[in-house]
Amino acid sequence: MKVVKFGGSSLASGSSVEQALNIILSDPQRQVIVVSAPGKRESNDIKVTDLLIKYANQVLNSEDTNEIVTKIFARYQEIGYYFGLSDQDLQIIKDILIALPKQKYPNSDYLMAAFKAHGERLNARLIALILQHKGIKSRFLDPTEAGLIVTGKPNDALVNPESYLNLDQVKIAKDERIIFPGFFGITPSGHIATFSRGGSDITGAILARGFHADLYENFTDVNGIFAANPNIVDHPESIRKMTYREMRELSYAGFSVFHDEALIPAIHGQIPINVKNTHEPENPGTMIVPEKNFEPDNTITGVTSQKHFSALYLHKYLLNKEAGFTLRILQILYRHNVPYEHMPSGIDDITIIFNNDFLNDQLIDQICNEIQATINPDQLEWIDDYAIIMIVGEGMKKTHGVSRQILDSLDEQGISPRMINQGASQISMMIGTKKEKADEAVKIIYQQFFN
Ligand SMILES: Nc1ncnc2c1ncn2[C@@H]1O[C@H](COP(=O)(O)OP(=O)(O)O)[C@@H](O)[C@H]1O
Ligand SMILES: N[C@@H](CC(=O)OP(=O)(O)O)C(=O)O
Repeated sequence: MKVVKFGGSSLASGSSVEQALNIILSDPQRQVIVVSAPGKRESNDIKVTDLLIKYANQVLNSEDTNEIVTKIFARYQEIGYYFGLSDQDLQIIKDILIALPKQKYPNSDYLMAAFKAHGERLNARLIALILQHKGIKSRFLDPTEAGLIVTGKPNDALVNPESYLNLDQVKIAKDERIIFPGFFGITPSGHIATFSRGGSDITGAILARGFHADLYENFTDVNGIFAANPNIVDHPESIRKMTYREMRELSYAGFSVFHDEALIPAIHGQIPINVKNTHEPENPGTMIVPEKNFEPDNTITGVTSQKHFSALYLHKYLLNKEAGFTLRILQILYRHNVPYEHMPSGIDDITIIFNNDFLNDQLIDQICNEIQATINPDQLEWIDDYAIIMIVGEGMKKTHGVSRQILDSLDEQGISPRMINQGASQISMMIGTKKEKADEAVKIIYQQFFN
């Protein structure tokens, strides 16, 4: 049995849903179908999830919601009409959408999560209706009924292990298709909580593990995972195969096509993942597989960049002899609930790299003040303009001179790294640059290894 996930880009209009349905029906093993909310039909369009966020904010601000509800419903109506569904068939979707503000939510975070989740919840209902209308045996299965339990924050939840016991009890008839909404689960008290954005990939992986699937197929709008972001490098090569850990490093570091957290259930279940193109299903796409016996095709598998970082640089002589130096810094960060991304250090220097999502100006000042007072460094510098380039490849372990090749090629183009970090993982190398140089660095490294 296969679990198949279709991203919002594959379900944005009637014609793309038709392509998705053809894919499902062409293989009887494709029994469990995870759907995202309708995505963008063209680059200026708005994803249904973002329309729902607007709807939730209007409700929270007691504003008029007629226009946004009509806009959201129109997205489902367009798809329903394409398949000949009537207004009466679609009434249930409208009713649920209109009733959302009337439900009880513990607080505004839960309200936001429930509104967001309805992008996928209504889409799964719609697709089950379409299949039933076509006379195909199919069932809409909700996380509540399946027991997909989550804990953590309402808009950044984590799967609870109990879910796997519950999913094991779900009976699937041999000839039926299950249509399951991605992106959310149910908290122990029965409320909706979503995963982080892009989280339908996580639902697909949870179901693949929970239902012991032979394969998790993840359908998107491109021919698998490219070796670099196609918005930076023109027509990058598709990666034919890669390991779980390569994908985890690359997705965490910017390959938004597949969610980094979705690798974990697949790894635990040792389920291979195939990222494929809904618009070109015959293309083999990318296989993501276990590390055991893996033979890489290239020295590096992918290169990516992220620009939402800042860094704190500290210099102090004899730092290496001072026991508890990093502990005291970490205690300050812990008190302010600020995680750090990386902490490369030298004999007298340390750089702490932060994700800007966890910071604001007040926090930066407080952290710097406390570090200055507690640690008394000789030099303290806050660097706003920080990007990280990540180069990943199982092939890097066995090949000599990869770092030199990378650094030489950057140097030839006048890019001098602010930080180099290699060692924590044998299959990756991290380079800090100025934000304005990040895309150029990705292009240079890509050309060095792929052209
Ligand atoms: N390395 C990469 N490989 C493939 N696609 C990438 C990569 N980096 C960024 N992308 C972008 O990710 C998009 C697909 O991700 P997303 O829009 O989240 O898909 P979906 O809606 O199917 O979940 C692609 O259209 C592509 O522009
Ligand atoms: N619809 C949600 C969850 C998701 O996974 O979407 P997509 O499969 O289109 O990336 C979002 O936009 O974040």
